[in-house]
Amino acid sequence: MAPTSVSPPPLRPPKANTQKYKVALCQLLVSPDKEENIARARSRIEAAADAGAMLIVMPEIWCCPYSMDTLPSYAEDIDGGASPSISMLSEVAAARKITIVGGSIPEKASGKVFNTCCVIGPDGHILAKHRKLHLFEIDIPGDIKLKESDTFTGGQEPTVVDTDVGRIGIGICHDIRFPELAMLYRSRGAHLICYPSAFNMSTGELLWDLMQKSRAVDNQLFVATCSPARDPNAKSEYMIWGHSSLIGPFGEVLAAAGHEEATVIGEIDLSMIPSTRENLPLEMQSRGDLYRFVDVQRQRETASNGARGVESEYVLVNDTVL
Ligand SMILES: NC(=O)CC(=O)C(=O)O
Repeated sequence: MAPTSVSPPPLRPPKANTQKYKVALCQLLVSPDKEENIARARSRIEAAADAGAMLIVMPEIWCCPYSMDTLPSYAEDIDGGASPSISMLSEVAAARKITIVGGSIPEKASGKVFNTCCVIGPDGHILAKHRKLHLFEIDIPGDIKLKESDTFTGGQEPTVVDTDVGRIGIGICHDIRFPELAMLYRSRGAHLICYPSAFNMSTGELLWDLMQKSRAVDNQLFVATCSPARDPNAKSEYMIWGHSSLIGPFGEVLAAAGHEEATVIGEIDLSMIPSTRENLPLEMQSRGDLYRFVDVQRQRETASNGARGVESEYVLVNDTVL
């Protein structure tokens, strides 16, 4: 029986229904008018589906401006079925038979506001809901100051979801700064991590490319980011960086936008994951005798299910529990 004091071993990515497909990153220009944003998003998604995209990724906070003062007034009750933004995504996903990683919108629930991403399948149903785990906080005197926790409550669960286009891990923007979350998704067999984001001018230039490539290369999987477009005329002090991108498992840039409104389409070929891992066998070389990654949630589940009951689900690496 696997000891419960260590993490269950990593899962191999499962076989996806589709091995090669187009993914569209819809870098939307966002205005204070929610109806306008929803209509704009709909037509961008429809155009991307017409161009052959099977997966659409939307930006962080696309139904209203990313402004802490006004965000709560745009919040929608997703579980209560009062969410025009998510209803639109469900309608389009079902009409076009596509998968949508729905960026994020302010969600109201239990008297709180969350920064929430819904993943929607080709039948229009919500497959998963991710609430931003790490809330962004920055204070660079004379430059930028922002504290998301004054507005949002943080989520409690990492999100990995099986879709028609593979197993996807979800993070929202600042979540990308925590390599442990990406490692956890890799160890749960994700092919792709999607980070709907809204980086700003101060952090964007220095860190945006670096972090998405790092998450992809460290974990040898695909990373997709999608940001709102920069609006040079916006009254907000928070200027969006843009540059939505698709990164491959070797850190290669497969598609990238500039800062203006655009839909960029890239191709994901899932066979690149095993080939990269064969070419550069990091997992085999990992020194589990010196350091250890612990997925607390899976460890707890393993303990409560009884390790033997779930063991068959795990693929042992070199017959050892790492
Ligand atoms: N919205 C964010 O979480 C912003 C962020 O992380 C940044 O660096 O900018």
